[in-house]
Amino acid sequence: MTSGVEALAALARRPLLIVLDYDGTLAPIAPTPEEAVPEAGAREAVAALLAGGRHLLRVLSGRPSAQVRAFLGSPDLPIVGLHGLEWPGEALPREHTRTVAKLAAAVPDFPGRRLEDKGVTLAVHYRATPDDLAGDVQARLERLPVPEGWTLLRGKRVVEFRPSGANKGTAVMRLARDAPDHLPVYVGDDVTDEEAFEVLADVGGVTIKVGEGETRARHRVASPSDVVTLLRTWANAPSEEGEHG
Ligand SMILES: O=P(O)(O)OC[C@H]1O[C@H](O[C@H]2O[C@H](CO)[C@@H](O)[C@H](O)[C@H]2O)[C@H](O)[C@@H](O)[C@@H]1O
Repeated sequence: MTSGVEALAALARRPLLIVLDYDGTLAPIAPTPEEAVPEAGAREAVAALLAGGRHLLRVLSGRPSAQVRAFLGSPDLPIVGLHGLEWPGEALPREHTRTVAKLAAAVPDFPGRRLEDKGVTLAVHYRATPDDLAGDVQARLERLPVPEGWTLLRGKRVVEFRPSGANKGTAVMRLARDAPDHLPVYVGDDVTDEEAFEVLADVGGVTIKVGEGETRARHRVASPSDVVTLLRTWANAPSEEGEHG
C-alpha cells in the first residue's frame, strides 16, 4: 500500500482510463445529498483532463447521472450512474418501479429517515439520525427482507436496495474493456467502490482509496482535496515521450 499523491504522479506517463466515484471522492461527504458540492478545483481539474485528450475520464456513481452532471458540469464527461445500472445513451431498466415502491412502503419510520427513490434502486439514508440511535437503525434496516434478485448495499450512513448483477465491479470492467489501450485507474471512498477495487486488482488496474478504513485498494490518498491535486498533476504530466498533454 502506498500513501499520498506523489507516489501516484508518475502513472500519467502512460495513457490512463481514470474512473472516479463522486461522493467522498470528488466531493466531501455532506449532511444531505443536495449539499455535496464538488471539492474546490474539482470541476476545473475534470475539465482540464477532458481538454487534454491524452487520458480518458469517467465518473461511476451511485447517484443518477443527471445529479452528478449538475454538480460537475463538463457536458462531454461520460457518467455511469446508479452503481452501473445507468449508461450514457442507454434506456434505464423500468421493470423495477413496483419493487422500489414496495420496498419504500416496508421501511420503518425512524428519526432522521430519508428515502431516496431513484426509480430502479431505493436508498435509505440515516445521516440525520442521532448518533446514539444510528447503530440500531442500521441493524433494523439490514434485517429488512431483500427481494429475490436484489442486493442490499451498505454505504456511508445509508443502505440501498439494488437489483443484483450490475455493480461498480461489472461497470468498471466494461469501461476497461472499451479502452484497452489505457491503464485503468479507479478512485473511490466507500464500500461499493470495493467491488471495483477487487476486479481491477485482478486485471492489473490501479486502485486508490480515498480516506481511512479497510480496503482492497493498493494505494490511498487522504481526501477529495488530494484527489483534485492528483487530477491536476495528471492533467499536467509529461507523456512517456517527454511531451506535455
Ligand atoms: O457512488 P457515489 O458517487 O459515492 O454515491 C454514493 C451515494 O452518495 C450519496 O450519499 C452519500 O453522500 C451524501 C452527500 O455527501 C451523504 O449525505 C450520504 O450520507 C452518503 O450516503 C447519494 O445520496 C446516494 O444516492 C449515493 O448512492
